[in-house]
Amino acid sequence: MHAVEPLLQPQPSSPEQPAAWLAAFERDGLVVLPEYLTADLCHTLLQEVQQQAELTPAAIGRGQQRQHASDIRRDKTCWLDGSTVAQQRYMLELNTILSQLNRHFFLGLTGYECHFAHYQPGDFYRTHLDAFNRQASRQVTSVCYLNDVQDGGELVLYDEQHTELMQLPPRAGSLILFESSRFPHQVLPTRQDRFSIAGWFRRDDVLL
Ligand SMILES: O=C(O)CCC(=O)C(=O)O
Ligand SMILES: [Fe+2]
Repeated sequence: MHAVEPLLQPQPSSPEQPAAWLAAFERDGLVVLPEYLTADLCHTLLQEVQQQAELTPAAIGRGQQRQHASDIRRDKTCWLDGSTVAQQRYMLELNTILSQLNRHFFLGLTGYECHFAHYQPGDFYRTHLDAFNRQASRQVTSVCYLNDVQDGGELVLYDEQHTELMQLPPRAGSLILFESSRFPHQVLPTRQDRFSIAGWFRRDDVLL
């Protein structure tokens, strides 16, 4: 299976021109936005994750089922806390996307959470779903790549019948969005350091 071409041409991340990606997302439930981040912002976020001392082995499952499972995933992660200008800018951009998703699809999204992820050579994340049904709090997944990976580390997406849809080699600044409960996916073993920000648009019941 060879890598597919990006689905859309580069787009400015301004909220004034949302139409093309929203139409693609509506049709396919996923969309790839190459060069979504400016080179500047991408570079600063990359430096921040490279300097992070707090990256810890990622866990799987929630609550009592939560466990480290190095046979399933090997990345190290750290939640963005908005403590730098670059992180604030990133979260602002993604919150603009949240508003657009709500306005166009009435998703009722209530928040966005995201973490830096570092896959070192040999690291991978086996096939999984980010949410187990449409009622789960994680509704839409975002992955934004902070560096080019030339050797391994592709994101592979499957449809609901587990037919492979695409292999996406990480490219600095590109963003992918997909419905969290719909697309099984995996990260193939990387042979280079691979840095990204993975995030989830959530719909949580809010007590009014
Ligand atoms: O980094 C990627 O391409 C995907 C990561 C992922 O699937 C996850 O963190 O749930
Ligand atoms: Fe995932």
